[in-house]
Amino acid sequence: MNNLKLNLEGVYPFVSKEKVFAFKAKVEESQRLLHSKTGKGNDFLGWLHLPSSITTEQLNNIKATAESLSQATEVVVVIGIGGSYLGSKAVIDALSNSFSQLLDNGAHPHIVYAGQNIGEDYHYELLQLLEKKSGAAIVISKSGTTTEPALAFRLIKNHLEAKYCKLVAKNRIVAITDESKGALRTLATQEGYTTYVIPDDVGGRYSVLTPVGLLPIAVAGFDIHELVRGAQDMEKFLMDAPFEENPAMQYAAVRNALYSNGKKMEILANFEPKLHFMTEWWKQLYGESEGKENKGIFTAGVDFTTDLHSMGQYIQEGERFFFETVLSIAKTKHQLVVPTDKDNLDQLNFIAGKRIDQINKMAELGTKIAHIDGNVPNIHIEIPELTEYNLGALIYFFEKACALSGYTLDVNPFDQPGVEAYKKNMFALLNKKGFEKEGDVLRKRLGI
Ligand SMILES: O=P(O)(O)OC[C@H]1O[C@](O)(CO)[C@@H](O)[C@@H]1O
Repeated sequence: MNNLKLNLEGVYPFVSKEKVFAFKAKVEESQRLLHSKTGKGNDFLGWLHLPSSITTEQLNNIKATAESLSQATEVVVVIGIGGSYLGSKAVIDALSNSFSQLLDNGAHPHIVYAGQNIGEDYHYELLQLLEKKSGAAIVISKSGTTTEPALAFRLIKNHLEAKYCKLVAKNRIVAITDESKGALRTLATQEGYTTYVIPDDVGGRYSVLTPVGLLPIAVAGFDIHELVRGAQDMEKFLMDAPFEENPAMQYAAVRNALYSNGKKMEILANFEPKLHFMTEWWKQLYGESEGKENKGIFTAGVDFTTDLHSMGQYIQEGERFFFETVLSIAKTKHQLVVPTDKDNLDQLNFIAGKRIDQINKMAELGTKIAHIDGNVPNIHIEIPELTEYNLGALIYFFEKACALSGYTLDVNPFDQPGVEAYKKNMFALLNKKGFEKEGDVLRKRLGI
């Protein structure tokens, strides 16, 4: 069953249906390359059949680890950057109470994140928090060598060992990394941590349905069986559905049609604040997969209606080099009606008696019409409700469509050579061993 609806009516005033469907053959060829594992980056296709290959035992094992990590723990720090944290944060935020950090989460610890920035104050304040609260850590790095999470983990490991002693700290740490390579693997083996493996053939941004995403999501108290079931159903549906009924193939086609028509940027817009990090996850997935060889759609995100009062102006009347994809949620979890006020001093009685979501949906519709009138092509993606099942399906849909879109653009959607440039310079400037020559060149260039 496919719960996800893709509506391209808002695109056709700008790029005709024929032009979109002209990409059908190329997308079908991309799908053939993907399914036969004969395309670029075919050693990174472990994500393709990941949902259907995860066993109930594996999920139960992750759940058991989550439960033991949660014992007598108030805060779990998820340490990772990029694909090593965005997927879990996207799902946890989408499913959590908006104010969960201020509420007692019952048996489930609060989740906080580290390893995704190098802010000194951030880390200082995190250690202060862990001084007051009982803490545990999940450290995630596929390469096991990424500076930001390694740095955060060093600080948190030190802290936990000093607070609880090494033996107790060991049981409060889980590492998720490569099976054999990288500093984190060496460290985890040496220290005897519980570990999970990120399969070699699953890249970071495609790893949310491995323990990378599943363990933090389980710690937060959400149903990983349902998440995976949604992904499994979407995997099966997208495998068999012909182009005309296949939202992943059509999304890949329409993105390429718009790109070849001069639309160089895609803005993912939501009208649900809980989706902010789903957009962040999506931005990495598509931006890192397609932005290479001087090609690719730049991925941006906005949260509406919030950003209608800031970026709304540009979207309506600025340069016309982008299109908009609205990720819409059909049904809210709760119901809330606007009360009537006999004095009507705020002049809001015209919406009295309406559900808040009815107003939000009219904002969504009004925005769609306004942006189309402002010459912004509009793609509409709708899922029924924010549940584990629907999010699992949505994640797999975006992953599959991304791979198809990248192949259609003729790039390798599974590598990211460009991210090494800043790392090389940073290591050279910090005098890391092996980067002495680059350091000399840079210092000369900067005159320092
Ligand atoms: O899990 P790792 O190896 O620490 O990498 C984290 C992130 O860093 C990148 O490798 C980019 O530097 C991303 O592709 C990845 O999601």
